[in-house]
Amino acid sequence: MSVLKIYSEKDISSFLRKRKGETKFGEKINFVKTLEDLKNHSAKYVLFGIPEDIGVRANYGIPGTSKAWEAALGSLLNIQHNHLTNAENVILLGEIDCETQMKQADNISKQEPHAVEKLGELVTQIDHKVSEVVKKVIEAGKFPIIIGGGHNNSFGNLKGTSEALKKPINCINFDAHTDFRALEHRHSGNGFSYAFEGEFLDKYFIFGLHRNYTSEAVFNSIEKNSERVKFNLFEDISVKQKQSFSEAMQEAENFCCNENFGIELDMDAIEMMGSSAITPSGFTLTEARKFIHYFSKNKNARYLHICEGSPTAAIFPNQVGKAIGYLVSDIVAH
Ligand SMILES: N=CN[C@@H](CCC(=O)O)C(=O)O
Repeated sequence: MSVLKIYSEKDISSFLRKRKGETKFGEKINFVKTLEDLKNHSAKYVLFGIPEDIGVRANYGIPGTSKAWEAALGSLLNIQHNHLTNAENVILLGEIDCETQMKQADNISKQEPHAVEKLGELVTQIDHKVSEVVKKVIEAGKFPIIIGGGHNNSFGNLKGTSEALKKPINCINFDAHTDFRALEHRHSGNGFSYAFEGEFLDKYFIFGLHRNYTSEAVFNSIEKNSERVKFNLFEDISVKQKQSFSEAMQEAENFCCNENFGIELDMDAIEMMGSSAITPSGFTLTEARKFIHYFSKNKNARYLHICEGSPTAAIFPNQVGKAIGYLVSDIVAH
């Protein structure tokens, strides 16, 4: 089973729009030939994509997240290389090989019996690949920046990081949804509940949860695990203004950032952002950027996952890749 397609300069040449007198980010980014080479490289950040939308389909959602990675590359590789953007500190690893699973998913008709369970089995196969790659990147002492894909991939990120560090890790999730749904077949709505059950996830904070899209059953499950699972509501931060954005970030930081933690950012929390569950009411992209900037500076941060972006769902499709470019540069730039 092919796990990872490792990129070389040749693989990205069609994305690069070179211009005389300027140097683009993609002209200064680094490559490796094998995962083993990561250990000997001085760059801190390891960027890779997960071009799949099987988890979203298995969660009764609209396909399209498989296109976010190429959109991200198209934007990120063409931002300027200058003394601030710091491309030298990034290794462009490549992409999780989702080709076989994506082809098999296309052959599963929505109407056939057990369609979502069959999609869930494919999600499990991708989980293995993601966790294996994340584990190796963390073991090499690097900081993975992962571009999804659906939020199902939170499971592989948490499992891989936890296995590399040999203990469960915490997580902060910027999201309209908990993705703490029932432990049925695997899909984009239960990555965190599966990681919690598997003891890869210790403390979990959902930042800016939308009350309208959280079932009473999920609220009850959070209540039952209140020592380890906590949230604040988008409505309390941005509508009722009970707490400021900064206070909300501090609340999350106090809960889960004193130990190793992962940063998850679901693009469906950003208002009108092209995503599988696009929302007319949510945080601004600038607030998402503040969130990434704030949490990535914490010494216990171990990875960043930006997911659920879907260019085809967007009113302005080319803005999805550009938004991801901003979010990635917020962690990498000086
Ligand atoms: N990762 C997204 N999970 C959401 C999807 C919501 C939607 O498609 O409307 C969830 O399961 O609630």
